[in-house]
Amino acid sequence: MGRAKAPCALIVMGVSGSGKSTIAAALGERLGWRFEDGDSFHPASNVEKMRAGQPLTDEDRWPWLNAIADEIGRVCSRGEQIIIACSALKHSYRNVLLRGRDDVRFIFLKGTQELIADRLAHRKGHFMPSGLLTSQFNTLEPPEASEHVITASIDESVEAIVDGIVRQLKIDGGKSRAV
Ligand SMILES: Nc1ncnc2c1ncn2[C@@H]1O[C@H](COP(=O)(O)OP(=O)(O)O)[C@@H](O)[C@H]1O
Ligand SMILES: O=C(O)[C@H](O)[C@@H](O)[C@H](O)[C@H](O)COP(=O)(O)O
Repeated sequence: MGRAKAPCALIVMGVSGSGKSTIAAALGERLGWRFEDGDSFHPASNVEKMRAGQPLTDEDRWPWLNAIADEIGRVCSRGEQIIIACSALKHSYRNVLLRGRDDVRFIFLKGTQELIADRLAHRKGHFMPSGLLTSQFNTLEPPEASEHVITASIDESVEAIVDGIVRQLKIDGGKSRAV
């Protein structure tokens, strides 16, 4: 089943360490779309909280999600495209990001806690402590089919994951044919 409109924004979602930034950046390169990391929309207080090992609450997350939704609105109204990496863990968070738009699509990066913990143990230079991974999984509400999500398994190479996503999006060189 297709959506009414070609997407102007793709949101690559999943728990910390699932590969959002890596896949979203590679997908941006492939499609020629601008990539933005959702982490850069967090207020400093959120980053400090996570750095200190505390999970964010819904109240911490609303302003962050709204700032990302504002950016999507700006980009789409200019007729441009964007790929954003954003955990978007709960259904209610995804609704805030969407604001009822039908030209935004989610790409869910799905993997086991074991694999992601292993990747986080090797990730360097990031504020997010791997100890928050259990809380991320506890908070995660995997998207349902009705959310028109593309789901990608993360136990493949970055290139293979991006290939699979592009095939499902039916986007070629930044031009969307049908979704
Ligand atoms: N498909 C993959 N195969 C191997 N390593 C990966 C893959 N995707 C991401 N990684 C690595 O896993 C770690 C977490 O990825 P990252 O993009 O930072 O995740 P997130 O943005 O979701 O927190 C990084 O060190 C990254 O290089
Ligand atoms: O909602 C949250 O709890 C955070 O946004 C979190 O999900 C996000 O993942 C962090 O910003 C860490 O950044 P990484 O996802 O890049 O590890």
